[in-house]
Amino acid sequence: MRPFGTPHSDHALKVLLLGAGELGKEVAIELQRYAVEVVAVDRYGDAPAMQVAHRSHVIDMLDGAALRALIERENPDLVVPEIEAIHTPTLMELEQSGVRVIPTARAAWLTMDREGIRRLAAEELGLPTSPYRFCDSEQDYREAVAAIGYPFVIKPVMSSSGKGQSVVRDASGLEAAWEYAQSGGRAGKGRVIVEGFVPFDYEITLLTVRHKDGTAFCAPIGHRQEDGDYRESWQPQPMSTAALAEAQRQAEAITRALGGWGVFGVEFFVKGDGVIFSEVSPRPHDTGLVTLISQELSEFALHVRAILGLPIPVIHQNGPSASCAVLVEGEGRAPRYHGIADALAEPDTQLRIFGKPEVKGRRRMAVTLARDTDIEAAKAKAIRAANAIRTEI
Ligand SMILES: Nc1ncnc2c1ncn2[C@@H]1O[C@H](COP(=O)(O)OP(=O)(O)OP(=O)(O)O)[C@@H](O)[C@H]1O
Ligand SMILES: NCC(=O)N[C@@H]1O[C@H](COP(=O)([O-])[O-])[C@@H](O)[C@H]1O
Ligand SMILES: [Mg+2]
Repeated sequence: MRPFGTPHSDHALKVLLLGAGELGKEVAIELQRYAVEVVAVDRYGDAPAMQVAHRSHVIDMLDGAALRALIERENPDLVVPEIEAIHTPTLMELEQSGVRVIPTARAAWLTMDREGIRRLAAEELGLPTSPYRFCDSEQDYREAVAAIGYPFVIKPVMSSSGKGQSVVRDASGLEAAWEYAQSGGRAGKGRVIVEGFVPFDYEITLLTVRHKDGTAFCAPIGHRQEDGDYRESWQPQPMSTAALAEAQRQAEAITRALGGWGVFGVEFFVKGDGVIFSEVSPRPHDTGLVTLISQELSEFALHVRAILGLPIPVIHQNGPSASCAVLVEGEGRAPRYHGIADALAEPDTQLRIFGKPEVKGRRRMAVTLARDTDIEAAKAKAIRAANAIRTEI
């Protein structure tokens, strides 16, 4: 990496963030600490990271021509994807002409939809996964269900935070799940994955950092999901030595195959000592928001260190901690938040309000963070803090 510079000068180190949500906001803040010039991009204005960036742009990131024009105009040192719904073939072309994409354009492309990453993990690397099939039509879907059986999970290939995802337990749910997968994804109608339901004891995100001196792991993060979206996460998740070693082995294999530098959120289902790979984000993970309180260097600080080619000699964990998502339901712009003082009344409690300008349906708008003597106490405290917040839209 060339010398660090001064924002708004001709030698500024410049990062273009593709996606400007709550995760990008924390990445932008960490970049600001090194006086990196931050340009935030998303599909709508006033997105969280735009509010702390030096500059922002609103474009359709699935439009290859628009994406290319913007990257060529801004000419950043690094392009940092923050969501998966990006026209990644354009990133691959630009990488050929010298643009640096985090962690790599190929990693962004393979993880932009569920098929690339699932085939790499299961078919090339031989990692254990749920049984799965990809389907383009309702006919394919019926055949997949006949092969995989109940219960199963259906997801649009391009979606996240559970959008368009359903668990189907019997034939009565078949039709509605197909319809929801067609309407709920981030890129409209199309291909879906049908996965056999994995009956796990618990699930984890293993934050894995590829940096200039090697690969480091954060303590495992446990989480609870509802409707495919995370509600609470905690760190450290207690695990057997064998299960942790196996998760680290698989995380090392999949992140090595993706390559590049940065934080990866590697998701696993765990049953006994058995570890099943679920998916990976080549960037900080929502369940990793807990590291804002549970680690001296959060996943966002670690991501920035790694992508800037800086050393990560140690990752300090601060003890049992938890996060709780604050979801808002309804329709309206510019919500107001009440009860913030109550939410922060207990010791070792923190809050991040993302500043999203609008709610339509259900949206994660904030997160509470708590530390305590054990995981259960930390979780209960984070939930109490979240429950103290009342939103008006
Ligand atoms: N095959 C499965 N068996 C059991 N549970 C599953 C399966 N697939 C998904 N889930 C449940 O749904 C959650 C969300 O699934 P997944 O991570 O694939 O969705 P996502 O939309 O990509 O989420 P995100 O982008 O927030 O990580 C999982 O964390 C898990 O709790
Ligand atoms: N599971 C992925 C995830 O949590 N991504 C985070 O949510 C934002 C989108 O939020 P929105 O849907 O409210 O705009 C993304 O920009 C990212 O920060
Ligand atoms: Mg997931």
